[in-house]
Amino acid sequence: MLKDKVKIIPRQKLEDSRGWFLKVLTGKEEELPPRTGEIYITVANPGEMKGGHYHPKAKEWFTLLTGKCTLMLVDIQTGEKLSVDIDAANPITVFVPNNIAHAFYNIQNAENFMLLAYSDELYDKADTIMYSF
Ligand SMILES: Cc1cn([C@H]2C[C@H](O)[C@@H](COP(=O)(O)OP(=O)(O)O[C@H]3O[C@H](C)C(=O)[C@H](O)[C@H]3O)O2)c(=O)[nH]c1=O
Repeated sequence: MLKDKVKIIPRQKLEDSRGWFLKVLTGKEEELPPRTGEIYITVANPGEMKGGHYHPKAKEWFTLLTGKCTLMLVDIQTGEKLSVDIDAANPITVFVPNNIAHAFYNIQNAENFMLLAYSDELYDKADTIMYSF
């Protein structure tokens, strides 16, 4: 039966005052290859920021799906800074290596932004170090 082949996996949207967060692929789905990462969507309300930290281990790839944001990047080893303005109307994927602090600011007053992310490591709270921008 087809219904026994496909899987419908319940997911949980985590909401807070900044917006919401949804894990799309946890990396623990049993059909995945042995070494995989995870996929999530994070949404920021107008004026809010997502991220604001760096990961000693995880590398991430980010694609803005809707809205606009300013991505602030700091190389925590050298202190070098970079700012990237992103508009979902002109799609790009940004690769952020480990040890690069990253913060996505929703500078718009009216619109949420929706960001899709792939992390090559499964979630580990100890791998997220807050960084003051
Ligand atoms: C990452 C993660 C988070 N959570 C919980 C913890 C919080 O209660 C809530 C939101 O997490 P966080 O504050 O880390 O969410 P964002 O600020 O949107 O950050 C996320 O998006 C930015 C752009 C990043 O760079 C982060 O790596 C990524 O965590 O989900 C979980 O339960 N499981 C998880 O795997």
